[in-house]
Amino acid sequence: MSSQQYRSTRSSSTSQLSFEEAVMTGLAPDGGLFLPSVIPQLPETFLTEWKDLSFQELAFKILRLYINPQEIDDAGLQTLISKSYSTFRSPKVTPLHKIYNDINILELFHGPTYAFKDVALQFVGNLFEYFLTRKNAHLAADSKDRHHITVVGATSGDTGSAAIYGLRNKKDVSVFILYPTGKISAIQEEQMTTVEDANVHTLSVTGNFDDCQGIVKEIFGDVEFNSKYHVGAINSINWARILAQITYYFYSYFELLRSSNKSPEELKVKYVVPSGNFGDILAGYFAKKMGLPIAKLVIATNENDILDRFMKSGKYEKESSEVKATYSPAMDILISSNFERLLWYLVRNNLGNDQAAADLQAGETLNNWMKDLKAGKPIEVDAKTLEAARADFDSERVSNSETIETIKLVYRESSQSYVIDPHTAVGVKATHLQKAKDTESFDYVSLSTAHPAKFSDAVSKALSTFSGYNFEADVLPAELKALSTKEKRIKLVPNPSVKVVEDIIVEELAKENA
Ligand SMILES: Cc1ncc(COP(=O)(O)O)c(C=O)c1O
Ligand SMILES: N[C@@H](CCOP(=O)(O)O)C(=O)O
Repeated sequence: MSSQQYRSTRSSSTSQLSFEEAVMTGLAPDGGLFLPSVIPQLPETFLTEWKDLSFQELAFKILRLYINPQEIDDAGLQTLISKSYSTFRSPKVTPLHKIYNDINILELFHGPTYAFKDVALQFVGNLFEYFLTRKNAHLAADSKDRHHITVVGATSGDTGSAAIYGLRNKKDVSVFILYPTGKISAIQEEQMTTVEDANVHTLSVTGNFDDCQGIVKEIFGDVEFNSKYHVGAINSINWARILAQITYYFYSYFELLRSSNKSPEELKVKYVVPSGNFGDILAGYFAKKMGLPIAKLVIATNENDILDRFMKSGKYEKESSEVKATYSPAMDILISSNFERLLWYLVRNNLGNDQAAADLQAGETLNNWMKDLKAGKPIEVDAKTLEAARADFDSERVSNSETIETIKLVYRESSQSYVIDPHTAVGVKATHLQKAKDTESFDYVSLSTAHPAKFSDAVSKALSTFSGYNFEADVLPAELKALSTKEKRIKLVPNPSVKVVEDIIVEELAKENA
């Protein structure tokens, strides 16, 4: 069964959108996130027929279930996939690396910007280009009527550079990335601000990531601005981001199945995911709900632990208005955007068998909840809903000191002095915490979301006292090292507001077109 139509989490109307509409619109006009109301199910034979497929072949099988062939035909989809993953440094795209007998690191950082975001954003960049090329096919290259999109995104460091590398120099696209001044690593800032393409604009905004994300969401909600400048999303509010990430859950499952010599009945896998905006782990939820036999998805949070608190109490609320600065800054988030998508499924699945009526009711509930949350009130789910969440998820909270200790531990204990970044360390520590609680044995896949070179401060804090450790020689890739010599283009936004950012966008677009 496949579902190739999309609706908003906050909609109480029956209308649905095509894949192209959902991707190009980004955020629904009602402020909700697009999702397929029915999650497609895997063919019964998938365990035998898919187990030896390459990453690209698996991506095709999975994406095909969510994208109507009338929107993108097989040849078009195959080209998009092969182009998107040809930029990766590993032929496996997302290889597994065993650090202990039962703990495997899923290396997601072999793309152009050394972060897991590349897996989705290389694809999203090519997808935008595909749709725009088709829309503008009948127009001359300099026609004023060409459809153009203005991508506006927020980043705590990694999404920004991955989006820029996915979209740089693409025709009919301009990209504006907001990041919190002083709250991203030096390399992340260099990656974003040294790109010379005229369609790329980086705004360094006073505030934190949630402030940047808030401004971006409000720009989407500004109907007049949006209809004039066609705002597009590269954050994980864009459905295509989640979709493209589903593949690595399948690919790693099959790699583990092959290497473990276990049968599918014997292999019990837990995926542990360092989480912030809840996009990465949500892709795992889709994989599980499609039918991939994942035993549990474990949410690993740092000290910004709204998700861990929800799993323990059923209450989703900000603990304070201040985000804590941690060694894993890409996860320094107070509110996780994509959690709204999970809540929608949890609510909807509790509403009985009349699917259409349940869709409408879930939209209404989510709309009310999100209004409450915006007004500072918590969301509190009932026992049945919490039980449904716990059937698929568990969670662990990892402190700053545990993060540093885990980088040390893995370096000391792994065979090749394996260096992990602080976000990955949150995942590995959470894996150990899970393992200590588990009463039966599992295989664990701990997602490695960034290359350690991107977070040199935390990595060097952990490892600088080890004899033989040399960051520049052993960790820092030459490509990233070279960035420090390049000129940076930064636009400071000291007093940010929706109006200030929109004015900058209009001004910069005028310069691009001059
Ligand atoms: C390095 C890194 N790890 C983990 C995360 C958290 O992922 P998600 O926001 O999808 O939960 C992010 C940011 O999104 C990140 O950049
Ligand atoms: N950690 C992210 C924050 C943005 O999250 P996204 O997945 O919704 O784009 C980052 O690195 O920017």
